[in-house]
Amino acid sequence: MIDPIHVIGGGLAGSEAAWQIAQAGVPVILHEMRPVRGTDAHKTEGLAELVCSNSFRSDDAGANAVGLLHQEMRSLGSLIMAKGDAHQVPAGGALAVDRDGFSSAVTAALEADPLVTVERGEVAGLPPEDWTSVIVATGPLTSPALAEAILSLTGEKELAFFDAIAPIVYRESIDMDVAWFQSRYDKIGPGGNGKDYINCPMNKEQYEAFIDALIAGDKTDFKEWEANTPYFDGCLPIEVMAERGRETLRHGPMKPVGLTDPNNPLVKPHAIVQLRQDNALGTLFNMVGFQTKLKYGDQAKVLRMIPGLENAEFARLGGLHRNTYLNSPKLLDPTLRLKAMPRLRFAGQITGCEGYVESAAIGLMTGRMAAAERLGHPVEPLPGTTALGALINHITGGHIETIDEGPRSFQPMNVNFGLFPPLEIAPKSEDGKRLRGPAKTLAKKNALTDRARADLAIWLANAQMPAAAE
Ligand SMILES: Cc1cc2nc3c(=O)[nH]c(=O)nc-3n(C[C@H](O)[C@H](O)[C@H](O)COP(=O)(O)OP(=O)(O)OC[C@H]3O[C@@H](n4cnc5c(N)ncnc54)[C@H](O)[C@@H]3O)c2cc1C
Repeated sequence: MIDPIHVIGGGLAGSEAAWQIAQAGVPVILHEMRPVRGTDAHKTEGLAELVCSNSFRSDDAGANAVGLLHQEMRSLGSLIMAKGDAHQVPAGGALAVDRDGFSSAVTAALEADPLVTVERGEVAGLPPEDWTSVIVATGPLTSPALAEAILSLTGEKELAFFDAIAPIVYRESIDMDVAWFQSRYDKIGPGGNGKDYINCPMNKEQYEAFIDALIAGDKTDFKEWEANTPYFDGCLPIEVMAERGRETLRHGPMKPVGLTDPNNPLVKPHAIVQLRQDNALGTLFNMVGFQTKLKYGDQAKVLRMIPGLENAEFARLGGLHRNTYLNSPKLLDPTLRLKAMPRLRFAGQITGCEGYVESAAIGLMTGRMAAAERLGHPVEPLPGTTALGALINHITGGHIETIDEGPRSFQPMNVNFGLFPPLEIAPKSEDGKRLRGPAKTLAKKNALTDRARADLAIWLANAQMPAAAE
């Protein structure tokens, strides 16, 4: 008799993890606290409830990172994708689902599986020691008692209850004819080279127009249960800073000191926006100190007023939400085990990914890893060129920890092409010419997804764990 694996949380990640474990032939006990205890966002007792939108986003596996993730999950026998496909509603190029039909189907499939036991009730502390393999998938609204227990293992600084997200920009969309690399006062610091930041200069006129736009911009409201969101020091939204005084930003994240614009070395910029490398691949840069609650449409418009960012493409826009998530790059090993207590694995949004699909994807891989370990199979790492591998790599190590003061730098992120290793050879047109503009962008995306499919196929052919049957 194989000892069961315990999964805590029957959301997107936990449901997928439990399914994968059972498909591998390992018994699993899925602990879901609803309806015994609710959360501030869930409304039903169904497993895999979608708490807000009913969209799994783009289903384009050729040119969209989340579409590729859908495809990879399908090829690994994902329950969430199978039931999402079965309960699809019309939504153009996106995969949107009938939320009740989807959740009921996931619940029924798990309840009908002889290897799955669904236990309703809160796990209100550290799992008992005889639970030798546990997946914690309790999501952004993890119950306070369990969150406290996790905190006792991680330390206060490594488990966040809110995210304060600064926008993240694709490096290649920054105009380096305007912006330049330089660290403030050319400081080398530990691990730097004196040219670690990208700087975008503003003259007085541009700064004043930017402040006006920030103040006028449409902001998102907190939900009632988020109203106590702490604006902790070093983490104020930029529009709140702008409202406190027109010069506040110039003395804060936009201070123009210790930097020289190589295009205009004799004139000191009135203000400077800095961007800092966000991932080891160097493809993503985050806007330092630019956490914001501006609505997405206005946010992109206002940020593109910054010289050098006129054509910026955002891997993620800023936000501030109630969220429970770990400083995973520091705390988790490459197979998502807590280094301080390896019998605990983490999955879903609590690992610092973002979104229904990404949460389910991490649940899928965590379930397979836990089952492989239970069966004595090696836990094969996924190639970082796949969407699943890129996401796991980001969570477990791809993000670069920074030494700056202020909020912790690891922030939740959707899957995006910035997490993939760049292509070794730039794609060319059929007649061998260099591509430009949208044709170049599309060809790159196609080449990245082709590479991912090829690498996943090789991995699957060598994997000891089968692509689970549907
Ligand atoms: C208000 C809100 C709106 C969102 N809107 C969107 C959106 O529109 N699109 C999108 O892609 N993502 C959205 N998200 C993010 C979304 O929550 C996650 O992407 C996804 O649901 C996370 O999956 P998960 O499995 O990690 O957590 P969840 O799906 O939240 O599942 C966690 C489960 O764990 C249970 N649980 C918690 N603590 C315990 C415990 N101690 N014992 C037992 N069970 C426990 C909960 O009841 C829950 O069922 C939203 C999040 C929030 C909070």
